[in-house]
Amino acid sequence: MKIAIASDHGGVNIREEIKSLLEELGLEYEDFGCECGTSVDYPDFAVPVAEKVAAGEFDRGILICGTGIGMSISANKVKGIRCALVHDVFSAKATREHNDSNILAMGERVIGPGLAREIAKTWLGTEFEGGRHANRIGKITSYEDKH
Ligand SMILES: O=C(CO)[C@H](O)[C@H](O)[C@H](O)COP(=O)(O)O
Repeated sequence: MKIAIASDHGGVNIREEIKSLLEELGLEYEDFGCECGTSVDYPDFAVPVAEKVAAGEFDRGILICGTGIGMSISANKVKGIRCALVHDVFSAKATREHNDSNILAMGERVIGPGLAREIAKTWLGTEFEGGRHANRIGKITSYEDKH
């Protein structure tokens, strides 16, 4: 599995924590920034990652900002992206099983690095269940195809 990861200036520490997790898990990843000595704008990092995941260049994406909200709003503008904003392990599992989420967003001003690591590990290790959930995702995809 190949992962695209990025953060704004509000998510640098968790981004580094998740990169060390990806290395431990032996997963290939590419870091799309930020090189944050200063304040940056989260859409400039969320959209390129989302476009790369939507294009199939990466299997999944992980985005971190202060709350995770700006990253998730931005990523979900890209067709084919199902970005889940997650701050607990239960939701990390559920959003893979039920939503087949392809991007995980988290907020460094909301949770600490230890919980972020557990969330990412769970999200990366959980498969989509398909079945009734696939029908529901089909409805999202068909809306996207019509608009
Ligand atoms: O987009 C966000 C909120 O929805 C992120 O948390 C940003 O990291 C945050 O808005 C950045 O805020 P700052 O005051 O410019 O550091």
